[in-house]
Amino acid sequence: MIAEIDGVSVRFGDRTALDDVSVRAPAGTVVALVGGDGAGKSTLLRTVVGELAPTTGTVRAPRKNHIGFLAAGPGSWAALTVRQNLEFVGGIYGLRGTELDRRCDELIGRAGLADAADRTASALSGGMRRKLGAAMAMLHRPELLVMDEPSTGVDPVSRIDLWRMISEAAAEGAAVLMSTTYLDEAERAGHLVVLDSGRVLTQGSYDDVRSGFTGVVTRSAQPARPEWSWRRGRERHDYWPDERPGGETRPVDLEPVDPDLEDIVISLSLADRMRREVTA
Ligand SMILES: Nc1ncnc2c1ncn2[C@@H]1O[C@H](COP(=O)(O)OP(=O)(O)OP(=O)(O)O)[C@@H](O)[C@H]1O
Repeated sequence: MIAEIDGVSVRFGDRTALDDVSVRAPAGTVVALVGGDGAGKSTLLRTVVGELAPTTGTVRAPRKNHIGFLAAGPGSWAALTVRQNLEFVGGIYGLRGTELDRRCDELIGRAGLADAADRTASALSGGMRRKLGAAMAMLHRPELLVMDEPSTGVDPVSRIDLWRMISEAAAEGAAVLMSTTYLDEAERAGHLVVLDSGRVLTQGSYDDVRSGFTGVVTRSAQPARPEWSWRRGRERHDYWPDERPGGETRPVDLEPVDPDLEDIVISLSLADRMRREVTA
């Protein structure tokens, strides 16, 4: 196991950002953290890389120089060119000469930045800059690659480049721990961790998460119960947990759907919030 987070809680004053979270990141696997704003994704990643200390629980991770970290934000130096950014980071990790040149060329190619290699980072689009940040984080072939929302704000085509870079880093043996708000992308990860309000609602492979999901999701033109409903394209989806709060039964004319990850994450978050409101 490359990294192990065991029973970790992180508190900022009286706010609990992580509550008894356990996650493992094995070599060769992409672990994707998903969850809404404030779920605790960044806090978990920052705890794994040692930027934050857990209030309770333990974190076991490789030493700093065997970790690559793409934090939220641009992740590169604006005044340096693409190649200079990569060469600078490579130098910090002791790469030199042809080895460094070869690795920079390889990652510039994978990131689709060959035509922009001599442009300063400040002159890149947001998506190109994110790909450069990802390339910088993985340049030294870290054992553990930690990325905070690498694809947020990146266009769909560049997201394909980014995802390829991430998959290749995992295929070369890295444990990848990343957060994402794109659930279609998260479905491709080997292991998913669904967070809400600092707690793990479910985790496992996409198949595990799907088979562990209980209750029914339905579709309709109008929400059946507004507090259990959300918009999907032109229609509304409603969640009907097995334990029915208020004892309502599902109207028979509502059509069940095969829930995808977005349905599952929203359903579990709604059920968890309702449960907490009831017990508060
Ligand atoms: N330095 C801090 N001081 C106080 N509270 C914090 C601090 N950092 C995070 N929090 C709180 O901890 C909770 C989790 O935040 P975190 O940034 O980890 O969430 P997130 O899932 O990454 O969401 P987002 O995508 O919006 O950043 C939030 O309620 C946030 O306000």
